[in-house]
Amino acid sequence: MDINVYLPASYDAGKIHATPVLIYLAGLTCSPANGAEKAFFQPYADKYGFAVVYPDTSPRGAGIDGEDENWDFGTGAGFYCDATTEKYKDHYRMYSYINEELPVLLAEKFAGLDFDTVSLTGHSMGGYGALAIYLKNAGKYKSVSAFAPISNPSNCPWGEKCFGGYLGDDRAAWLEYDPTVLIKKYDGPVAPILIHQGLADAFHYRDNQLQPENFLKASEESKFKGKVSVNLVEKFDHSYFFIASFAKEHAEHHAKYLGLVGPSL
Ligand SMILES: N[C@@H](CCC(=O)N[C@@H](CSC=O)C(=O)NCC(=O)O)C(=O)O
Repeated sequence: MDINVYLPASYDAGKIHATPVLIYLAGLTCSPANGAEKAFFQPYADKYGFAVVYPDTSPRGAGIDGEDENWDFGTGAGFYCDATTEKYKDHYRMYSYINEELPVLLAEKFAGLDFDTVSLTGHSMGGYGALAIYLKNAGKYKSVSAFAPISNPSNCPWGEKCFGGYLGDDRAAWLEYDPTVLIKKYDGPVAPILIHQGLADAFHYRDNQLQPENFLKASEESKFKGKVSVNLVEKFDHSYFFIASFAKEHAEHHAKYLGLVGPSL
């Protein structure tokens, strides 16, 4: 697996555990390059002083029969869960990779990074991943945001395909990763959740893959009541132009909860 890491201008390897981290989880078909090249978090990382980690979206070349046959399952579509099906359980463990394995590996390599001060963001499949990982680990991450997230994956075609393939037919297992279910069970510290959704996004309005309204509704029955903002933005589709257009707001949001700006900013 590959990875991109952006170290801000203020990064100093000698200042042990001084630089907070924003993890950006990309969507279906993506590699670590998509976010690094097209989301444009880097100027804001420099401004506020956080690093940006861009992981891959699945194992690569695991050698599993059929893993390269679809763009929305297998390679490039690890779906940020730990597979339990016989075929995928040894390699497709993206939840543990992001939540446990990767921070340890990166902390060894970059001593200046502070993996106790981490926030999550992501796009589409990665937006779902960011929300799920945040909500499954109460208090571990400082904040979460998402761009056009797959908000209710146990209830949409992409989620049904990936959860079915990685977790099997027992839908109860799928719910353990579904942000719209997880938010109601969450019992930890609450930071406001920031979401942007384009009103010209065909994956939402044509294909019903995203459903941020379900997540918002569920949040009203949770500790996050009044703390989830779903910003519907006219004319934007699902592309990286959309992400780049609102990266500034998301960076500002995370900088605040990563402790990099005072409450007045
Ligand atoms: N190949 C597909 C489209 C795949 C696509 O749009 N992927 C999105 C993420 S979708 C949800 O996770 C993406 O970010 N693509 C990379 C990019 O740089 O735009 C098709 O043919 O429809």
